[in-house]
Amino acid sequence: MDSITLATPDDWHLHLRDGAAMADIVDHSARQFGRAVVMPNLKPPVTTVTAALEYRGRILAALPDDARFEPLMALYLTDATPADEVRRAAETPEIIGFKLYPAGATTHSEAGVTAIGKIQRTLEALERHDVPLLVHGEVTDAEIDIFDREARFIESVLKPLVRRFPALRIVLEHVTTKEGVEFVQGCGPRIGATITAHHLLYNRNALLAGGIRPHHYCLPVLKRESHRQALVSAATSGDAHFFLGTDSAPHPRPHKESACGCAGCYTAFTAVELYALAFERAGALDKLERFASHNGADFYGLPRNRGTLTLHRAPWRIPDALPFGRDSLVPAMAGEDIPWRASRHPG
Ligand SMILES: NC(=O)N[C@@H](CC(=O)O)C(=O)O
Ligand SMILES: [Zn+2]
Ligand SMILES: [Zn+2]
Repeated sequence: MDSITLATPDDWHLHLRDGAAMADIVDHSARQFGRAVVMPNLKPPVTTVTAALEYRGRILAALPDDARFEPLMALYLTDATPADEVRRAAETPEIIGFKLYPAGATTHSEAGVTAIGKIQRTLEALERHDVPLLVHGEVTDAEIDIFDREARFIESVLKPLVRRFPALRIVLEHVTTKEGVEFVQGCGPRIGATITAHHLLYNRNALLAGGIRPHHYCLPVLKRESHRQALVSAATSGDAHFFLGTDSAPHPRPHKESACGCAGCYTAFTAVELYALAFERAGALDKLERFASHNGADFYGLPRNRGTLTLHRAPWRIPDALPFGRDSLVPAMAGEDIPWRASRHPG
C-alpha cells in the first residue's frame, strides 16, 4: 500500500506546556489532529475552568491563523477540588474532563491526589454530571517496583473505583500493561484507554539495552515485550475501548540528558506516522482509522471529524532536534528515517 487516507484523527492525551516553548510545538499537533485533550500539569496546575479557558486562549493565539485545531481542556484534580468546579466544568464544552494524578506519580504531579478516599465527593459529582475522569494509573508507594505500579493501581484503586461509581466514565490513560488491557476489555463502554505510539513501538530494551537512552524514558515506564504485544493487539483489534493518545510530553534537551532525567517522550512531531509504523508492522493498517479517528470521539460522545489525513509512503529523515523556547527538543526517532509522511486536508 502506498497511501492510506483516514478521517482526521484526534489526540486524546497531549502535553503542550506553555509560553514560548508551547508556541514552538503546538503546530506539530495541529498539522495532524483535529482535536487534542490538553493535559493540565503546568506549574501551577490548571485546576479551574477559568484557568483552563485562559490557557486555551494562549494555545489558540499561538496557532497559525488558518489552523483548524480544537484544544479540549482537562482540569487537574486535587484533594481540594470543590464539587462546584465539577458543575462548572460540566457546563463548559471546552472542558473535556478531570485528570487524576496520584501525587508523586509523574511530571508535575506534586499537587495531585494524595489518597483516593479524599476525593469521594468530587468523584460523586463527576459521576452525577457525567464528566469523564482521566487517570494516570500508577500507585506511588516507594516500595512497589516501578514496573508493577500500573498493575497494582488497577487492583487497588481502579477496580474498586469502577465498582463504587458504575456510571462514571473513566479513561485509563497511556495503558502500558497486559493487565491494563485485559481490565479495560472486560469493562463496559464507559471505560476506555489511550495507547501511546512509543508503547506500541518499544519495549524496555529500547530504554536500557546497550546504553541508557533518556529520550525513551517516560511514565509509565516502557515494559517488557509481552506487554507491548498486548498493547499492539488491543490497538489493532478495532475494539472501541482503545484510542489514540500520544502522551507526547516535551522536555528541554538538558532536562532529558541529565543524571536525573525527566519522564516524557516527544512524539507529536511525527505522531500519526509513528502509529502507522506500529500498525503496519502488525499488518493492521486497515484498523488505524478506528483507533485514531473514530473510537475516541465515540467514547466522548463527540462527532467524528470532517476532513482527512493521508499517509503517503515517502520515507524521510526525522531531525536531530527541534526548537523549544530557549532550548531544544529531541523528537522520537530523531535522526532516523520513517517510512510514512502525513498530510492533512481539513474538511
Ligand atoms: N508521560 C510522561 O512521562 N510525562 C508526562 C506526564 C504524564 O503523562 O505522566 C509529562 O508531563 O512530562
Ligand atoms: Zn501520565
Ligand atoms: Zn501525559
